[in-house]
Amino acid sequence: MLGEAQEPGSYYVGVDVGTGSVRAALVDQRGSLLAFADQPINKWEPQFNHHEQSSEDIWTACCVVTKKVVQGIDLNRIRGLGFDATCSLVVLDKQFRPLPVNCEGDFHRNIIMWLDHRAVSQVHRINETKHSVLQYVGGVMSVEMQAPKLLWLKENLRETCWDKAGHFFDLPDFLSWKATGVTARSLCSLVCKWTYSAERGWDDSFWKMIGLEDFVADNYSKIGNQVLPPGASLGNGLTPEAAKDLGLPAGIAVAASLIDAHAGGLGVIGADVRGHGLACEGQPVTSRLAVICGTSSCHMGISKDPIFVPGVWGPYFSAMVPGFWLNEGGQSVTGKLIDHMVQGHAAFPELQAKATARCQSVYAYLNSHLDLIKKAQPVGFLTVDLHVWPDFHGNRSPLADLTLKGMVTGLKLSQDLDDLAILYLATVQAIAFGTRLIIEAMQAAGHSISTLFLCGGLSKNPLFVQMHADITGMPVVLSQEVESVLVGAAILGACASGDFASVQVCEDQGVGHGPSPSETVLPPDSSSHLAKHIQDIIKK
Ligand SMILES: Nc1ncnc2c1ncn2[C@@H]1O[C@H](COP(=O)(O)OP(=O)(O)O)[C@@H](O)[C@H]1O
Ligand SMILES: O=C(CO)[C@H](O)[C@H](O)COP(=O)(O)O
Repeated sequence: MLGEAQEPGSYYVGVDVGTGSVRAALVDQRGSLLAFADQPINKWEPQFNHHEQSSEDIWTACCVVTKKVVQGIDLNRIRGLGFDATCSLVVLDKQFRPLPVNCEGDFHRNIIMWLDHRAVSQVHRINETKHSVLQYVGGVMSVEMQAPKLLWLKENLRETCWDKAGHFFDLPDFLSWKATGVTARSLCSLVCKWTYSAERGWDDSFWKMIGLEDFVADNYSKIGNQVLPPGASLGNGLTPEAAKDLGLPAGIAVAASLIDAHAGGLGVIGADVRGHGLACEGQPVTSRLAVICGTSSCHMGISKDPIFVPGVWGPYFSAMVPGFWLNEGGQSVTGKLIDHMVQGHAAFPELQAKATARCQSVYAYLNSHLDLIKKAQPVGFLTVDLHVWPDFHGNRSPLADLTLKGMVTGLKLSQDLDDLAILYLATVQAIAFGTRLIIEAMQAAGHSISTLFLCGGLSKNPLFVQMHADITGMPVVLSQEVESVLVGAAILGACASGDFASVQVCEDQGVGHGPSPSETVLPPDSSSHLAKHIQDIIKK
């Protein structure tokens, strides 16, 4: 719950920009979601590993969904607005107009998306510097972070983009600028993706060493020299122009934003789980791992002191929960990988037709199909001789190796619906296994995690959730509010409005605004003994 509101009857709006869609929610002071709307957004892949979006397109989608969720309500009760978004790179010129990030010169496509892997040579050279800032990204900078992408722009689009650029924003910061006209960046974005330190600020020597001394020369004005904690109120709030676009009252508080995974983490990590007999009950919040699973999966664990986990991003100070260090493990494609495997199979048209006939999603259909074909054995055992290695887009954590590729072993000539269902299961298991490897790396470095808190699109898939419980051997908590990422965004708006002093933290129970008490808890299925079976395979 959000906690004690100063003003009964207040509303907050949260806007969440994911990879595939924009969502908005109207949330009340108890943290309950009153209205929800979503809208797909465009993505372009002009070349393999180049992924682009349009900031104008995304802003338009934000306006559509926001107008929908406030329809018919008393606008005067809306007190705050918060944004979260993927950590994609937005490029604008000195007059804040979009600049193309592509060789075609298409101005519309001015965002290099987070999953874009064009800057392989650049990140390789950055890692070769062994600069000390790399200690705070797990020892190896990811090609998905901003420094290699900026270097790519300088080296490849000098005249059409780099020389004309006036502003490089992380997408969450672009949205808060668009709403307020304030160019201040969120500590969350700059610390997690741009090498900024909450304690020491920018490191001039890093930017000089990698060939981006331009930023030092102009005192970082293009990438941010005013930094605010997530939830801080920006300027004079919503500008009249943005208010008109969004259908909200001008002047309402707008918060410094969060990356989407961090908003999800904030939305779930403080859940009140009393009465479920979980190992984390009465334990420090540091015993919890938030897993935000959409197109990618992000594994957010916090600690009182910095923990250096090789191959796991961070430690980042105050980037998610104020006063705590954050480690962020991740798998770059999880939802996207499942979609890829299922949609690319020869039996997909048959699956689609059968699912449509039953008015089910393809995943609901596949889950029930697996139940039908499992016979006497637990579902998990259907994959004893079919295995997937899930690093189709490299490995983000804990191997931190972007060159890794995916693999399937145990294929046969048949391509019927049973094969598709089993391949889907093996993919889900491989992803859960990836989560387990990340947890093991975090535990080995000093984390003490006992319970998982899942949210995001994939947490709506019961098989995905159960496999995570079975394979990690840890209970999984799902909050009553499935759109927890949006609750996290609305919490930011509530903080910015001044109705809530800040994100509150209770050390033995988490953040004092977590989802309401009736959580769903999925324990590992001990009857399947899947975790033990996997252990046996590893031993062999
Ligand atoms: N009800 C559902 N059942 C199974 N999978 C789902 C469901 N809803 C969404 N997903 C999966 O979740 C992923 C997208 O999650 P989402 O959180 O919407 O992504 P993003 O934030 O990256 O836009 C997709 O791969 C999709 O297949
Ligand atoms: O790097 C990340 C967070 O730090 C995410 O992977 C990125 O923001 C994409 O999110 P999603 O999978 O929800 O689209």
